[in-house]
Amino acid sequence: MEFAFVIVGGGIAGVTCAETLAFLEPEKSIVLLSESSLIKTVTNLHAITKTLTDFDIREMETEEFSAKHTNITIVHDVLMEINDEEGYIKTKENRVIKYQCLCLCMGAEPKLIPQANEFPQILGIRDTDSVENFLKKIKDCKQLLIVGNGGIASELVYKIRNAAVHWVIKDRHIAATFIDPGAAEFFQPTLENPGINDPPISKRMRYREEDIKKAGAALGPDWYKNLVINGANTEVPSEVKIHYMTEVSSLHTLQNTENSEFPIEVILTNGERIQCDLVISATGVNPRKNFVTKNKIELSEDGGIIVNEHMQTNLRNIYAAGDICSANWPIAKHWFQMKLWTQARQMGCYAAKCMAGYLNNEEVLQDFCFEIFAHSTKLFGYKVILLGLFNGQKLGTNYEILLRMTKGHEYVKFVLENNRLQGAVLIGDTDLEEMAENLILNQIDLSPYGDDILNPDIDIEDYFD
Ligand SMILES: Cc1cc2nc3c(=O)[nH]c(=O)nc-3n(C[C@H](O)[C@H](O)[C@H](O)COP(=O)(O)OP(=O)(O)OC[C@H]3O[C@@H](n4cnc5c(N)ncnc54)[C@H](O)[C@@H]3O)c2cc1C
Ligand SMILES: NC(=O)C1=CN([C@@H]2O[C@H](COP(=O)(O)OP(=O)(O)OC[C@H]3O[C@@H](n4cnc5c(N)ncnc54)[C@H](OP(=O)(O)O)[C@@H]3O)[C@@H](O)[C@H]2O)C=CC1
Repeated sequence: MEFAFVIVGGGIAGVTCAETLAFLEPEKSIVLLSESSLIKTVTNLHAITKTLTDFDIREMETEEFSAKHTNITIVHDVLMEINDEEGYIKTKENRVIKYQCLCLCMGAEPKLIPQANEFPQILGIRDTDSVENFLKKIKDCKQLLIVGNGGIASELVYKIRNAAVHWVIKDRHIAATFIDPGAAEFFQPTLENPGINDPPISKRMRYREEDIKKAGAALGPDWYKNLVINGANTEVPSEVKIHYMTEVSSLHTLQNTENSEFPIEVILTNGERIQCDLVISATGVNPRKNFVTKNKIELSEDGGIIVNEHMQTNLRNIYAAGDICSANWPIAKHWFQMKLWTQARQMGCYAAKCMAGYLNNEEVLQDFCFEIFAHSTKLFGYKVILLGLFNGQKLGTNYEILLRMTKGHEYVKFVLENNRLQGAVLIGDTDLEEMAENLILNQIDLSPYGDDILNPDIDIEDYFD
């Protein structure tokens, strides 16, 4: 078998790459090698601003996807080996597939705390399989521990009911991957009254048994929205105790003789001991490295495959996109990489353009989306928009902050350097995203406007008309 383009991975990066190629190169042959029988596609794509989008994820059956894209052949198999000198891959089922261009989109896997090797009570969450496992285990759980202070932990502490939750974080404030201490304080009341901002659950998410076994791609935005995540302690509707500035030091199993109703005890670095049924390790991801190459593929310090400004790896005609790769080009001031849906989609799409450009000998300019970091999400039931250097990343200590906050309603933070906007955190329905994005991209001197920039009684956009 020989194809113009071979894309490995049925997650958002791989599928977007294949779909973009199918559009750009309708005459060329494309293979999408996917472990899973479900294909993750983006639907209801909505441009909020020039660089901010939101979208839903739909899991499509192979037949439906193939009917839509007739020049994409889907192969359900697993990549094992790449011969980058002769331009072919070998799969688990001994297929040999020749390529002109290959794009690696195999994503990442949960980076669990080290004790996970010994204790089956420690779980990570990545795909539908892992969620089903978690839902099964939490049903009998009265007390659990969540380690980590990023996206998954923030979602879970807000969602879990009927179990006492101990949230163990390294930092002085919650959700530190995304927000600053001020925003954390804004969110704090939602933990005392979780779910107040949520619409009622309309249905429980369901997967067919045979699909679950083959899933593998990361879950997407709102994965938990329609899930009921209930433990076994009906006396505790919802209870979150936060353990600040500490980590898991060790774990041990409890014997029946120790007169405990819990199977394990966790000891924290601050000396506290917590007995529980389950530990969720929401402690980030490691890029996948489950294949071999003839020549050495260059990896970054965090294990990601290094790609240049054309999404090319160091190996000839091999590209990479999404969670598996590490951007290694002269990065624009207001952009940085985070392992997110948004960036997986953007990279998949851009890698497709680069590969098509390469085969057609056409120059491809870097996509505009890499000019500014832009992420739209939901945290603790609130709409959250993060733009540019929203936490003062890269700015050292040389920046100012302008804040506007109405408890329970909105939190707006502007990060300025030399009176020019570098980043913004917009929580709630602020309607400021377009203005903030323009101000970051244009780098207008804001000193003439002073604090009016965030004065809610002044329509700041009039200034710029
Ligand atoms: C619980 C959870 C919630 C999240 N929520 C959000 C959110 O709200 N917003 C957001 O922006 N991001 C979110 N993310 C992050 C986002 O899901 C990921 O950044 C994104 O899905 C990465 O896409 P990907 O295509 O690079 O990788 P993946 O989705 O991991 O897909 C990789 C695919 O490659 C396949 N594969 C792996 N190895 C091989 C092989 N050797 N051969 C063949 N196939 C292989 C896998 O089975 C998988 O299908 C969340 C992640 C998780 C886990
Ligand atoms: N709404 C959204 O956009 C969401 C995005 N996601 C994405 O999904 C992926 C997985 O999510 P998640 O696992 O939450 O990863 P994140 O990278 O978001 O967060 C990981 C957290 O765990 C901490 N951590 C790392 N190692 C340890 C350790 N040994 N002990 C204690 N804490 C530790 C990190 O701290 P430090 O940074 O200091 O190392 C960080 O606070 C991420 O790419 C995330 O961005 C997930 C859910 C929602």
